[in-house]
Amino acid sequence: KTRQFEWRVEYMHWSPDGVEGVVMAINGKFPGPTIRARTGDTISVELTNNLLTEGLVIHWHGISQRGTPWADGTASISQCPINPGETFVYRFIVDKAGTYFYHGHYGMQRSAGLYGSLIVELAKNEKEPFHYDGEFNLLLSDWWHKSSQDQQIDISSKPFRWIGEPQSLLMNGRGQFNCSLAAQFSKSPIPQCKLRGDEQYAPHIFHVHPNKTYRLRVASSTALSSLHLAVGGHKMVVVEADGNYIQPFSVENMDIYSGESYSILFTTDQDPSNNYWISISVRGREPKTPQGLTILNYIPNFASKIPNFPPPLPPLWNDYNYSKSFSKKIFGLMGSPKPPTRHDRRLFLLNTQNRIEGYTRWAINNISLVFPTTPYLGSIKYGINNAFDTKSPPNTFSKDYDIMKPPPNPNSTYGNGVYMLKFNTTIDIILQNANILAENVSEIHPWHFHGHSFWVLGYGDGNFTTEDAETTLNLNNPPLRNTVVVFPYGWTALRFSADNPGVWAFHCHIEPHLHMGMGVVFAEGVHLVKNIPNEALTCGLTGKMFAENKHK
Ligand SMILES: O=C1O[C@H]([C@@H](O)CO)C(O)=C1O
Repeated sequence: KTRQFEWRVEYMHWSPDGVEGVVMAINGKFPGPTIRARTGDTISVELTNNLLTEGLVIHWHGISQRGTPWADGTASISQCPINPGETFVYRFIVDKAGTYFYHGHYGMQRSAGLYGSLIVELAKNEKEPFHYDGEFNLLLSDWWHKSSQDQQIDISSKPFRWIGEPQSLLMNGRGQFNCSLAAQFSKSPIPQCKLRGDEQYAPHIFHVHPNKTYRLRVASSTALSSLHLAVGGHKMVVVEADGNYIQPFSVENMDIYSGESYSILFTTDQDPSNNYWISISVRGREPKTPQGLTILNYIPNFASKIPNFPPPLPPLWNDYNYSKSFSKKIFGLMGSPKPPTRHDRRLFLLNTQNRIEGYTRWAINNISLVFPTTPYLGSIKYGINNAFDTKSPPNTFSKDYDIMKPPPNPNSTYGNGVYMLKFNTTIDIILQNANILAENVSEIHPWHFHGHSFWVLGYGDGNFTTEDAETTLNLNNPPLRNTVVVFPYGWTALRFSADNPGVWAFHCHIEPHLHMGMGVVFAEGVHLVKNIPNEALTCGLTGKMFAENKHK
């Protein structure tokens, strides 16, 4: 079945948290419309750019784009940005059931609010390996009162200006800045929100019946924040991660990093005369942002009935052991695909914070990613060899690098080289975290891979060692994911099959960090890619190539 959509993207005035600003809207909606489809369906989105002066692309986060790498929606990689006034058709198959989302992938358009949910249900004849009576979508994001353009200029300026922590956290695009739903429990003086429910910033309330089981599909589109999620008083059973079934496990609360998605099941087995909090809080960075809140409404209570106990208290923001213990509970569901037992190539990717000519940048093995004008997919496919650095970026970094210290020489270089992967080989990646420019700080980075799921083979503290390589990697039941966190001063090991012809970004999903160069590009089997629509490539050197052919 083909599911057809016509979308126009434009800025509109909106109050996501009660303070008016501008958001990027799709067909006048913020967040954008939810797409629901079934496995095997074709999605066709005719996307018109109604922005006045900016290009546009949309990435379908978690969708493999097998056979349609030009529809991945990454500017400079899979396509040219869609110009104002122009329409581009994204047509692709959703081949795996799961909880996904979509978002802008040009400039800081995700920070501007360009995102929405994408839910792929099982085909009609298939059954989930768990039961539930109803389901909800919860799309999480963080929100700044400064515009995304201002933020983009700040981080690209000399001297560097950091965007700081968000003003509010949004659940399905809604948060409260000048008032709180839980004012009566707050230590700081903040007024109680008095809402009719039709305000743009009124919380999206979840209505449930007692003694039922619900599936909560959660995805995080945050620009910066790692989040901690709790459903007050309710246990949750985690059953899906990034569109992959996992071995179900039960927790009181959980972490979710930008770019991740989960399904959790909870049973409404609490006192039915009360309502309950659903809360999100910032983790891993010193929180300066109030908890995001909404209400789990037990029918037939009034939806406006404030729970008679305070919102869930998150663990300390820097209690990384707490976060690690959650990540380490995630295993692939028994019977799900296992990783190949051997790797053909192993890349060690060290991330550092650096300076280039006075600009603050992030680098991977001392190269800070900048995007070329011609999309890689086109320049590689058509053998245009002056479109980007043809020298491969380094496979590893110096064994002497002390990850516990700021870089001894913070200088770095810009680069746009590509890791060329031999088609159908097995690749390991060891993501190695390190200290930033300031002493005694190392930050969380959630890494997202386009076009693939990978197996998460393990996490560790300090430097990845040969002993880790031999003994600590889990080849037995690692979870498949498309996004994984690297903890401060730690490493994360993953494995994937380079079996999806195309060019694929692998990057930190923190939007300002990607902008500051924290990513790499992989290409595999590009010669096998057929029928790239010309409309994807009418810019840069591919655009020139088309123009010259026309005139001959
Ligand atoms: O990229 C970043 O820059 C700031 C800080 O390191 C320098 O101001 C920060 O917290 C980041 O995550």
